[in-house]
Amino acid sequence: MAHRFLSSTNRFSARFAFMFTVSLSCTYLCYNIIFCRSTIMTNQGYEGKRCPPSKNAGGKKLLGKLDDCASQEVRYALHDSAAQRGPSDLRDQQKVRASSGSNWADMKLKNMTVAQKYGSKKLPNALIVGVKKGGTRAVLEFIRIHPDVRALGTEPHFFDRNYDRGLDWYSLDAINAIV
Ligand SMILES: Nc1ncnc2c1ncn2[C@@H]1O[C@H](COP(=O)(O)OS(=O)(=O)O)[C@@H](OP(=O)(O)O)[C@H]1O
Repeated sequence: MAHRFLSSTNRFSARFAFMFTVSLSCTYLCYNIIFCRSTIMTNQGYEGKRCPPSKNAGGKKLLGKLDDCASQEVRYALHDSAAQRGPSDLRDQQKVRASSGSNWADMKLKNMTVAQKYGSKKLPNALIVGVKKGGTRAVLEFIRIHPDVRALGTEPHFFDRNYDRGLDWYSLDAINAIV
C-alpha cells in the first residue's frame, strides 16, 4: 500500500516537473519572440536622427545600422557631388545603373575606406581590447607615440558601461571630452 502511494507520488512529481519545464520553455520562447524584436540600442535620438530601423538582429544590429546610415549618407553625398559636377556625371551614374542593374553609389562605396565612409573623426579606426591589469595602458601609450595616432586619454568604457548612450556619445562626446 505504502509502495503504491510512493510510486503515485513520484509519478505526480515527475509529471509536475515535466509540465513545469514545458511551461518555462514556452515562457522563455514567448519572451524571446516578443522582446528580441526590439532594438539593443535604446537611444531614440540616434535612431531618429541618423537612419531608419534596421532589419538585423542582436549584436549585428549596431553594425548593420552603421552600414545602413553610412550608405545612405554617402549615397546622398555622392549624388549631390555628381549633381554639382554637372549633368554629364549624373548621366554616367544613370548609365552605370542601367547597364549593370546595380547601384552606382554601391560601386563607389565598395572602393571607399572606412575613414572615407564614416569620416576620420567619427568612430575609432582601432580598438584596444584587453582584460583589467593586462597591460592595455602600456599598449596604448606605445601606439600613441606615433604622430598620426589620435587616442583617448582615458578609457571610454563604451561597450561595458556606456553602450546605452549610443553612437552619438561614443563618436562625438567621448572623443571631444578627452582630447
Ligand atoms: N610590459 C609589461 N610587463 C609587465 N607588466 C606590465 C607591462 N606593461 C604594463 N604592465 C603592468 O600592467 C599593469 C597595468 O595594466 P593595465 O594598464 O591593463 O591596467 S588597467 O586595467 O588598464 O588599469 C600594471 O601593473 P601594476 O603596477 O601591478 O598595477 C603595469 O605595471
